[in-house]
Amino acid sequence: MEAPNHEFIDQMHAETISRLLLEPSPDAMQAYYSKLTKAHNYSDVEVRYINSRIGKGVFASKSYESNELILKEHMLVGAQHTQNKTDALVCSFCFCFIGSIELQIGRKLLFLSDKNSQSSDGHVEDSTEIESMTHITDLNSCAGNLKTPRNIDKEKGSNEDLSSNAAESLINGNIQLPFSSLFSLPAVVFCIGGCEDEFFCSEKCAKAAWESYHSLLCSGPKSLCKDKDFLCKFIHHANETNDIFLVAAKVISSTILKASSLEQLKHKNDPKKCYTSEDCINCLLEAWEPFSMGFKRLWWDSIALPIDLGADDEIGFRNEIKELASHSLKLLKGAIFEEKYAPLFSLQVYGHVIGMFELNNLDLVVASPVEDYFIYIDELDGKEKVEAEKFTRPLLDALGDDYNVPCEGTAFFPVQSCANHSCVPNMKAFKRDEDKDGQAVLLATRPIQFGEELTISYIDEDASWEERKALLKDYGFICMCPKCIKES
Ligand SMILES: C[S@@+](CC[C@H](N)C(=O)[O-])C[C@H]1O[C@@H](n2cnc3c(N)ncnc32)[C@H](O)[C@@H]1O
Repeated sequence: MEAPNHEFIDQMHAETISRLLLEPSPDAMQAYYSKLTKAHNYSDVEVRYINSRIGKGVFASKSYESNELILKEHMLVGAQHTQNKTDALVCSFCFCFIGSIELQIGRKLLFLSDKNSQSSDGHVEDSTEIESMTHITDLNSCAGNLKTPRNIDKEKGSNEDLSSNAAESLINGNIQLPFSSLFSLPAVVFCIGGCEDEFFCSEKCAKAAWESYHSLLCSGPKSLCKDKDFLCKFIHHANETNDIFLVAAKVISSTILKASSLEQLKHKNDPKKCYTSEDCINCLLEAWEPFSMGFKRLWWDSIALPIDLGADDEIGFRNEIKELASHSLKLLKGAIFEEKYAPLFSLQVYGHVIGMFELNNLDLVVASPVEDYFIYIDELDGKEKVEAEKFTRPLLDALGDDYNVPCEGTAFFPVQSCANHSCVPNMKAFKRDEDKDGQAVLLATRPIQFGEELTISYIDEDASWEERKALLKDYGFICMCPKCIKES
């Protein structure tokens, strides 16, 4: 059965849609964040309602020294940027680097040689022995995915010449680089559903991803999605336009899966009870709770107008953005629509979820272990260094400036997303050398007293007052911090 169009969903489910988008009451909000901060042991901060103009904010539950760690927070949902997937093979659930140093380097070299072989004059520019004639994109995969030991092996069967290639030998584990065992990474774990788009660092992460969102978004044989053709079209469209749609799809699929498991639990606990559609909506609202807390505005209303567009182009631009979201949602509906959860597939809900990311997201950055590896080799002494560099120098030369690209993506962090802006902030989001995972790290930029509001800067706080005011317009408020009051 074809999924209904957006207008029909908006009309038929107007009441549930408005309940999904209703701003939580201060009490509900307070209760949710108290539970969350307790559950994760974030006892040194408190999320509190301030007033109707500002909404909620984060406050210090203890005093902090300058540079002290305030919070290290797990994400609620996140995704690696599509274009970063060639640079970094990471666990799709926790974003740690996986495989081996050799696999990371080999994949990158294959990608570079592919780029070289596709250069405009058709000439292969890089003639080092590392060069390969293979294409990095696996066209059988939904996301145009990247080579891993499994799909390289598959190709070897059809093209024996490739086995001699150094990059592929690195990927396949046939070459071991000196001292790489000191930088061992978790082995690649494949997706439970058999897709070749997502990889994991452990069975635990693979299972957690499968149960929380991936079973509906997997393109493999065991996927629970309704129509893989639509799913592939959805993923392709997101990769071509804006990969924020992939994060929004995770929000929708995780809400469906959670609502469905809440229903099953309720049936199990009270098998004789007759369940109504209101019970089903209540499960949906309960599953939606974490996302209901995020500050939301419609994506096409809140997205900043590109600087090269004038005020006359604004309506056209916003309509185009809305159309883009509408098309993306149509494809997602084709893939995973469920009548029971139809309100989730409203364009209003989809637009607000994307708008929530636009306003609250933090960049996800995880440093590459390949950088640590090359630094280690560089810091060796004498003969050991000379011997090691015989292997590593040609690799470094071939990798060029891109040798240490981190994992990059976007993620939503429940507490960090409650931090308000100040042009004289008292904390910043900053990774220290030891922070090599996908968690958000907030550090104090000056001594902070118990009870003070914890703020970050959404913009370049060194810009002039006029520039800051213009940049903050996209966030929908006028800053009244001491610096702005003084400079205005
Ligand atoms: C990332 S959210 C911060 C948390 C938000 N206050 C809430 O209730 O969820 C960003 C939004 O908070 C509000 N906000 C942030 N800093 C503010 C400030 N200094 N003054 C007024 N509103 C602010 C704006 O509406 C902004 O778009």
